[in-house]
This record gives sequence, structure tokens and C-alpha cells, in this order.
Amino acid sequence: MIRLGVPSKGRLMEQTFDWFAERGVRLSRAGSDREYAGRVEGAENVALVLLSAGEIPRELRAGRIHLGVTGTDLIREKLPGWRSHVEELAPMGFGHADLILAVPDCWADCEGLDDFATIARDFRAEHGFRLRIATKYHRLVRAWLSAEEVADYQLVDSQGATEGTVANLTAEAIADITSSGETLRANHLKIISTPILRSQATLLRSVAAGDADAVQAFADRLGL
Ligand SMILES: Nc1ncnc2c1ncn2[C@@H]1O[C@H](COP(=O)(O)OP(=O)(O)OP(=O)(O)O)[C@@H](O)[C@H]1O
Ligand SMILES: O=P(O)(O)OC[C@H]1O[C@H](OP(=O)(O)OP(=O)(O)O)[C@H](O)[C@@H]1O
Repeated sequence: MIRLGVPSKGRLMEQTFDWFAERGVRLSRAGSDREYAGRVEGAENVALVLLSAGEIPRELRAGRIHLGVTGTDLIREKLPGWRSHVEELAPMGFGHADLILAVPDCWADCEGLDDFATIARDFRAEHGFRLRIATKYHRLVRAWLSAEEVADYQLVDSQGATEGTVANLTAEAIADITSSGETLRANHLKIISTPILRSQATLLRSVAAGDADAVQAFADRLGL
């Protein structure tokens, strides 16, 4: 049996169901909206596993699911050395979002990363602690800032409502996903660089789960 992990709620689940339906495989919830069991029609020997999008990378790495749908941002953040754990079978064309660094609109002298580095250095000298960036993407943000040679900052963990941390005085800047940009605008924040990462929903194969022939047969069925 091939185990297929799909986000259990929201737009990501619905668009995933649509993507498979366009390829002749009907995925659905087995019972009520609150029941996390699924049904698969149009393919033999495939079981639907409804999971949190954030847990799908770990399930793929462990080989508990053969295939999984999640954002590339979550794969790269949660699986160091992701290429040895998963194979990207298909970008799915939805769930587009950019991981960006943003600062308050009113920072008129901060137009880019060079300005940010200067402000961060001055901030530390003036306040005696490092400028705080709120994010849940710790690994990606650290790696990117290190490559860009920005050092005078600290990350503060924020697992949701990250854009609110600046107004709430728990951070000076944020690194989060943006799509329409509305949440940034509503919270008076501006993007100050090219994206740290461009993400979209992707169908991935687990290396550890094995059953390569059966997985390949299903991928063929989907026309991949
Ligand atoms: N506004 C958005 N537009 C498009 N994609 C988004 C948006 N926000 C988040 N995503 C993408 O959706 C995926 C899941 O996001 P997130 O980690 O917020 O999960 P969630 O919906 O909170 O689920 P869970 O709490 O169950 O883990 C991520 O890959 C992310 O890039
Ligand atoms: O650019 P926009 O179209 O406004 O989208 C961006 C928002 O979407 C995501 O939040 P989500 O709604 O998933 O909630 P969260 O804050 O709990 O992560 C993300 O964390 C941003 O807050």
C-alpha cells in the first residue's frame, strides 16, 4: 500500500485535491470535516493520510509516508540535507509564497540589506542587545543572513501572527511567508530584499519509504 500524505485542512488541502482530480485520482475526506481519515478513488493500493503541512517533511524523512504534499519552504526548513531524504516529483503550481525579511515602514533609511546590516550594528551599540527578528524559519533565515554577512541580530521564535510582533514590541523585524502582501501592509511593514526563498506546494517522494516500483507506477498513473 502506498501512503500519500496530504495537508489536512484549508486551501492547501482543497487545491491538492483539485490537482489530483485533474489527473484522474479523486481524494476526499472519509467522514465529516473533523475526521482525519481519507478516501482514494481512481488508483489501486493508495491510502490517503491527512496530516499537518508542517509535519509532512518529518513523515517523509522517516519513511512513514511514501509520497507527500507540502511547501518547499517547510521541506528546506525542517530537513537539513533535504536532497538525501526526499525527491521532488512535481511542483504543483499553487501555494506560492515568498519567505522575506521585513522592517517597519517608518524606517526611512532602510532600503536594502546593506542598510539593515548598518542599522543592526548601530542598534546593538545603542541598546546593548541585538536587534530581534521574529520568525519560525530559523534555519533558512540564519543560513541566508550568514551568506549575506549580516551578524548583529538575534532570532526570536514566532509560530504565528509573526507580523504582529513588531507592534507588540517583541521584535524589530520579521522573516515570514508572504503571498498577496496584505498582512505586511496591514501591519505597516516593508520588504527590504529579494526573497530568501520562493516556495510552492510540491509533490515529494520519500527516499526511506522504499517500494520504488509501486510509487513509480502511481507517478505514471498521474502522468508524471
Ligand atoms: N498566504 C499564503 N499563501 C500561500 N501559501 C501560504 C501562505 N501562507 C502559508 N503558505 C504555505 O502553506 C504551507 C503551510 O503553511 P503553515 O506552516 O502555515 O501551515 P498551517 O496551514 O498553519 O498548517 P498546520 O498548522 O496544520 O501545520 C507552507 O508551505 C506555506 O508556504
Ligand atoms: O501575504 P499574505 O497573502 O497576506 O499572506 C501572508 C500570511 O499568510 C500566512 O499566515 P497564515 O494565514 O497561514 O497564518 P499564521 O500567521 O498562523 O501562519 C503567513 O504567515 C502570513 O502571515
